[in-house]
Amino acid sequence: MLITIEGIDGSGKSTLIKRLENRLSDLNCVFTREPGATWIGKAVRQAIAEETDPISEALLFVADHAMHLKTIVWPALDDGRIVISDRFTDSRFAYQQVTLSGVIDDPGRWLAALHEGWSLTPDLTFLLIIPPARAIERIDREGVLEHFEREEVLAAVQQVYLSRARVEPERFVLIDAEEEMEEIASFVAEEIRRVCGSQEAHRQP
Ligand SMILES: Nc1ncnc2c1ncn2[C@@H]1O[C@H](COP(=O)(O)OP(=O)(O)OP(=O)(O)O)[C@@H](O)[C@H]1O
Ligand SMILES: Cc1cn([C@H]2C[C@H](O)[C@@H](COP(=O)(O)O)O2)c(=O)[nH]c1=O
Repeated sequence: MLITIEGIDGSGKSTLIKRLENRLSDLNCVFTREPGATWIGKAVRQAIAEETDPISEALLFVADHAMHLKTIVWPALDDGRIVISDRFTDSRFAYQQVTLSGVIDDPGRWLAALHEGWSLTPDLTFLLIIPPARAIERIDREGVLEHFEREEVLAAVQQVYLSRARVEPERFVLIDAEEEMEEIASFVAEEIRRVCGSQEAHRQP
């Protein structure tokens, strides 16, 4: 089973993942992230820092995704493990839809074509929703802002996330990211146990 945690910068994804690592330790989940820790992930970070060309930046995110699938996600799923990823393909659709707008025609169609035939859709996606100004306040406390981390950019990105969630309501669970983190983590952990439990039950003869 593949579970993803999505949301704009500063919405609390990494904090939530850390809590889930403790709360779900008995499930032997594989916790992972995009952009990842591979050399492509490092190139992605450089592309973000230099902010030179949104097309090459988008292609690097896709390359990082391919490497992530091959080295971590597919092997873990093949072993029957639960994979929980901090960001996945929805991040590409949300952020690159915004950064490529006005750069190429129909970024959504271009991104869909780039993923066609080899990528996979998560079984379940938790989407953390937060007012962009609040997210910027949280990030600001931590130091230098990346080029995505501007209120108008994050507002546009969050709108794309929400429109994706409207199209696939059975996959997305929307979370109010301004709630206490303990409450968010309890709810998400319970949902994961419920969904994984019901999958196990289906598998039994
Ligand atoms: N529910 C919450 N209530 C209050 N503060 C929070 C909450 N969730 C996260 N924070 C704080 O907000 C800041 C950003 O959180 P975090 O790094 O987890 O966000 P993120 O979504 O992973 O960001 P990025 O995508 O930029 O890596 C951190 O200082 C964290 O402690
Ligand atoms: C996977 C992915 C990420 N991004 C953006 C979103 C963030 O601003 C940065 C780095 O991610 P992190 O969670 O802060 O480590 O990259 C993107 O634009 N497209 C993607 O596919």
